[in-house]
Amino acid sequence: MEYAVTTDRLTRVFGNFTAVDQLTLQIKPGEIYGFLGPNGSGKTTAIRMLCGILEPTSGTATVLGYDLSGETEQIKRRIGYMSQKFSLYDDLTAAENLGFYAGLYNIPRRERKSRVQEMLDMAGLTGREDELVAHLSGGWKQRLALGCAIISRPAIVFLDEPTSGVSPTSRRRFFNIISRLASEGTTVMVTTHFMDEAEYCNKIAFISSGRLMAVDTPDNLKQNVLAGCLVELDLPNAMDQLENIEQLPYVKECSVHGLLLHVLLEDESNLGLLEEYTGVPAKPITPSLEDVFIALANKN
Ligand SMILES: Nc1ncnc2c1ncn2[C@@H]1O[C@H](COP(=O)(O)OP(=O)(O)OP(=O)(O)O)[C@@H](O)[C@H]1O
Repeated sequence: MEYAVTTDRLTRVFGNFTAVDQLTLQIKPGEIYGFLGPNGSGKTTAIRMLCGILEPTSGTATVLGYDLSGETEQIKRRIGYMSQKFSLYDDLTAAENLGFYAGLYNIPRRERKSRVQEMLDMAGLTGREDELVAHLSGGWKQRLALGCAIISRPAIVFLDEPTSGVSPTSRRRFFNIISRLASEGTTVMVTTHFMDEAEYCNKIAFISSGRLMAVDTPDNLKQNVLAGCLVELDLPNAMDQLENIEQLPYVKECSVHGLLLHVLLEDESNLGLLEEYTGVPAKPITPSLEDVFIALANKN
């Protein structure tokens, strides 16, 4: 199979609002494919279509070689899906939740115990298997939800903002597990608002207002998306200056990054003008994914 997922002009309309607009993409087996975009840009809608739980309005798609029109049952049986609200049962223990999903996926009874143990190990939950989910903290619940989503060893797993609301350490740990899964051949499609997580992805697709704005490796996006020269300014009262700098004719974009300002100039020759205007040095920098994200979101 050349691609784990293909879509061709996949579209979903709600009333007269187009949530996903002619989305065309390909995901290779074993890839960690990041899906980035502002709130409401259509990421969840696209994933719900690919999981076979929301019907497209038009366009086509295949998941693991099965067609979204007419083969959704085959697709549902072969994928893992972790939604924004982890579908866990609070009044069951960690092991019972896994056992429940093992049954749901029709894993043969004789294999269930070892599969549950495998997921507990993967999620680092050994020793906590008998705790009620209600008593587990966010990071544990998140890894348990991942265990439930992949207990059937799906060839592809769709993760919709799996790390919202968990600590940085848990997020790091979660992505280490994701990287391991992918290195073993599982395809991972994941939405996130965290740029450090996006760095783990082999490919990033950026969508805005339902439309695909760019797709590439994180490095290529950083090198190619921003046309112009990006500089960093250490300016006192950066916030107060933002609007004035944005108005300058040679400035394409200006945004705050911690205490610093990032300014995208038309080209390098404007550097001196900016320094003269602000009175502080303008240091050319390599764009971060956040810079790319802001530039693409503003394009629409
Ligand atoms: N069932 C629905 N009926 C009407 N509108 C909907 C429905 N589902 C989603 N939408 C709208 O479609 C748009 C895209 O929503 P979606 O949840 O796909 O975005 P998202 O990129 O996942 O956002 P977020 O990052 O906030 O999760 C939003 O404006 C949303 O209100």
